[in-house]
Amino acid sequence: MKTAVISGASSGIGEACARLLAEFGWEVFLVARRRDRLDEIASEINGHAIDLDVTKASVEDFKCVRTCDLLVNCAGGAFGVDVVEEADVDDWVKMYNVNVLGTLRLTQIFLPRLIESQGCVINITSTAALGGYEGGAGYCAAKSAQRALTQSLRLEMKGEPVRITELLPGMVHTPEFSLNRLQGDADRASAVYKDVDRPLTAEDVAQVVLMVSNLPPHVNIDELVVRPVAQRAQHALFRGALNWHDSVHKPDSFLN
Ligand SMILES: NC(=O)C1=CN([C@@H]2O[C@H](COP(=O)(O)OP(=O)(O)OC[C@H]3O[C@@H](n4cnc5c(N)ncnc54)[C@H](OP(=O)(O)O)[C@@H]3O)[C@@H](O)[C@H]2O)C=CC1
Ligand SMILES: O=CCS(=O)(=O)O
Repeated sequence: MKTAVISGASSGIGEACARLLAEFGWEVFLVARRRDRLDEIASEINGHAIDLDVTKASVEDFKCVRTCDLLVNCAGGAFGVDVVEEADVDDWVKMYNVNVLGTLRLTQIFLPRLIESQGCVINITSTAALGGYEGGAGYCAAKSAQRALTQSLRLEMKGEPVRITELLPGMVHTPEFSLNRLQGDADRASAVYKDVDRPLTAEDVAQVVLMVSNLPPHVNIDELVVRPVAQRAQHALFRGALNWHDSVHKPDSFLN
């Protein structure tokens, strides 16, 4: 049985990855801070909960994980939408810590096990890593740094049988991302997705994670941008109905 360690597994994309990988027979270790959420999900998928703050994680925290075939660095997020002129330095520190240093710590901890297993690292950055946008400087900076970490790591791992992938999602409608970014303001958070016809779901991103991790060990996807059809570019978000021919979403995995 292959083993996956997924950070940010208590909600959203990380949770969906944990559920889908478990469905496809992986043993899953779920990492995040909220023990109650982790326990609930872990018990449903026969996985293992490890509650910790990735910005403080150490090797000792993961003694129970003997082998690792896949590390998904998904813990992260955005805090605030302030313009540079008024940015809150504490928000920037929080974003750098979780998105960049959290990824760094878990990667350092698991690299020996991943090399041993000819495994795969998937870092969930964002299309925010591809360029700045108004009110996004702190998040874009953190995701750009996480992207740079991923690119350097891939080069440094030349000569090692380990795959390093950066997955850059565009708009994904998850229950907590925008709420956290907008300090719990539910109206503003739901306005982010207003009239967007089928933003990505966490499950869509999980399908991509499963696809990447299922490729043969010599096949490295360096980077992969995944956006909803309604979002052709960061600033080209279409709000309104799209003329879909299938009125009902087909839930079949594209791997089937
Ligand atoms: N939603 C979107 O539109 C997009 C999201 N992304 C990225 O995808 C990732 C997941 O986002 P999404 O699922 O939407 O958002 P969520 O807010 O649902 O997920 C964030 C996860 O990270 C965990 N987390 C946050 N801080 C820490 C920490 N210090 N230590 C351990 N775990 C932590 C949270 O759990 P807990 O609070 O229990 O610790 C939670 O499980 C993030 O990196 C985000 O930047 C990328 C592109 C688009
Ligand atoms: O990573 C999230 C996508 S966005 O909010 O930066 O567009």
